[in-house]
Amino acid sequence: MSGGQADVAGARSPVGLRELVSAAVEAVSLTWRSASGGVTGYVFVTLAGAAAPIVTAWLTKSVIDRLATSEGTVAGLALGLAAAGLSAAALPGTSRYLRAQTGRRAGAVATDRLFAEAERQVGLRRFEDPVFLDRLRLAQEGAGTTADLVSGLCGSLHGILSLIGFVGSLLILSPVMTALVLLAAIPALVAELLLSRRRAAMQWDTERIHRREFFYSRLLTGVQAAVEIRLFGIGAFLRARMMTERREADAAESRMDRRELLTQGGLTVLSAAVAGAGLWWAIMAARQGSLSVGDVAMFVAAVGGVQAALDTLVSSIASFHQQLLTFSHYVAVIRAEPDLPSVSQGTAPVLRRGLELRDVWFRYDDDHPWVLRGVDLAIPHGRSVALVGLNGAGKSTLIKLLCRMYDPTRGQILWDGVDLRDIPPPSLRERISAVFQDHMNFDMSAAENIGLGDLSALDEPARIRDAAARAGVHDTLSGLPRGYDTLLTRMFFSEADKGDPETGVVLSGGQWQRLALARALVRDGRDLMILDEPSSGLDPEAEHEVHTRIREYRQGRTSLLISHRLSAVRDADLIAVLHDGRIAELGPHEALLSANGHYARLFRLQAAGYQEAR
Ligand SMILES: Nc1ncnc2c1ncn2[C@@H]1O[C@H](COP(=O)(O)OP(=O)(O)OP(=O)(O)O)[C@@H](O)[C@H]1O
Repeated sequence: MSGGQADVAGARSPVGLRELVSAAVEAVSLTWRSASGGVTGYVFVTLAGAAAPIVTAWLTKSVIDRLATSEGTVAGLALGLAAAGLSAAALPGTSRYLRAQTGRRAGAVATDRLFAEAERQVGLRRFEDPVFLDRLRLAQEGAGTTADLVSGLCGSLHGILSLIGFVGSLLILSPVMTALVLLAAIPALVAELLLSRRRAAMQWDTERIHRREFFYSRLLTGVQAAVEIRLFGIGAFLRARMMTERREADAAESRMDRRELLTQGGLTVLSAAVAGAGLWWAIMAARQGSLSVGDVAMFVAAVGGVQAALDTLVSSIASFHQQLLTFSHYVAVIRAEPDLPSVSQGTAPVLRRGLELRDVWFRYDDDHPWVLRGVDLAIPHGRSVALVGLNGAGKSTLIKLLCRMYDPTRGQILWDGVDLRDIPPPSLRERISAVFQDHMNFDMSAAENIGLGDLSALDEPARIRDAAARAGVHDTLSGLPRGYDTLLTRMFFSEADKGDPETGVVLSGGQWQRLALARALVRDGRDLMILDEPSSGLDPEAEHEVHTRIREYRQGRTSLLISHRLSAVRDADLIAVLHDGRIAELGPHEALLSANGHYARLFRLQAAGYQEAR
């Protein structure tokens, strides 16, 4: 496992204070950078929102006292009260609007950054690591909560300001009562923090359950598995599995909700008891004449205000804490070390001598068996090399190592004498074109499916048509309802198809394979062409045609072809047989036949199959 793995694998360890502070700083700076105007407005509205009830309480007290003593005018105070009421009514809506705007902007910036950072993982290891995948999902959730974090902070600010205002007011009337109300808030704060920590842990634990549930739901609703699900009658079976996952997650969430309900219920009773006792004391004091009627009104407002402020404060801190825990996954992903140590300077040299694998050993993980056990192989420049071997021999693995999706566990791969580890991966990949065995079928238009092989070709229809023609798929594509612009999916419509949703088409497996070949061919002029089973799904005629073209293409070019169809590899300059993790045989077709080894046996076996059929 590469060195950078540890930070992600340690995801179960509790998030420490340092990580929380660092996540908070990241959230605030990200939100500020993406929507400074919205944040400023939001803070201003928050401050005004905190001041309004305090001003209202003092104005009310003064009005009541003046009415009770018939001293002074109340018109100014009444106007003030009306203004305070008006702003109290207008502020929540404004605040919601600013929050939503800020949220959208910050969320978009955070999501873009998250995906850019995920792309920085140049190899495949992270995407095969379930811990990283769980973290990535939570990070996506975290990316959407940046503004919630800022609003949590503002909520806390609101709570603190209201608290200061009301505590000050309450202190004037009763220091004892003030202390009592404040003390009652301490258990609430501690309980809420513990609850939010527990909720974050529960969220982490249920993440893999949700991922499995999502996997089943996608199977059940996607077209890819639909035929087998129906034919084998496994829909109910898969649905039951999906629902089991769902129920497990629901049960964990319900347990958490019950715990919250009980804790918060207990805390509410405590607050109500303190408020009741305070009110009783205030009424008694007013009876004895030590408090005025206005004082009682002020007292009631202050106790309510302090409790509401404490409530806001406690729940803001708790939700801020919980969001911070989720956001810490975002921070962990964007700061994760790249899965492969890679240099950023330099470029891959133009291939003149060729590639060389020197004593390459590889296994997918420390506890996996060795796939390659000391492969020595030279792919000379300008020569076509074929790689053959039984299923699971490690042919595709070797190709992934050549493209540097992984690094060899031991040994070296040299590109014109330079270790692949000393070449920036994007520069290396710039020089390679490939058709992969498990190629992608993009739910996009035909032209895009080809043009993705070289983005500069997207604006050059002639290049796309030429590649399609060389892959033998031009006639098929030009016969589609919208030609090359036809969407190769029934999943969604293109803008142009809005009025005619019938134009999306589904290609056959062999047609898709030709398209993958066209995608590789549009990437002209690269130093190395990799062809991993480029014709396995083609009919015999098409296979013959494609191989004839590939043979022409490979003439004088550096290429590596993998195929189980040995008739297709016999023309290669060199054929390498991968067996038991090593290159067991190497040479041209005739030489390998004479050597009477694995290759000769496989070739004769396959040839005999065709002979028998005559
Ligand atoms: N991502 C992976 N993680 C763990 N093991 C893997 C992974 N990919 C492949 N393997 C294992 O590595 C071995 C070699 O697989 P590979 O796909 O390279 O074989 P192959 O020669 O291309 O086979 P085929 O002819 O069937 O395509 C197999 O035992 C396979 O189970």
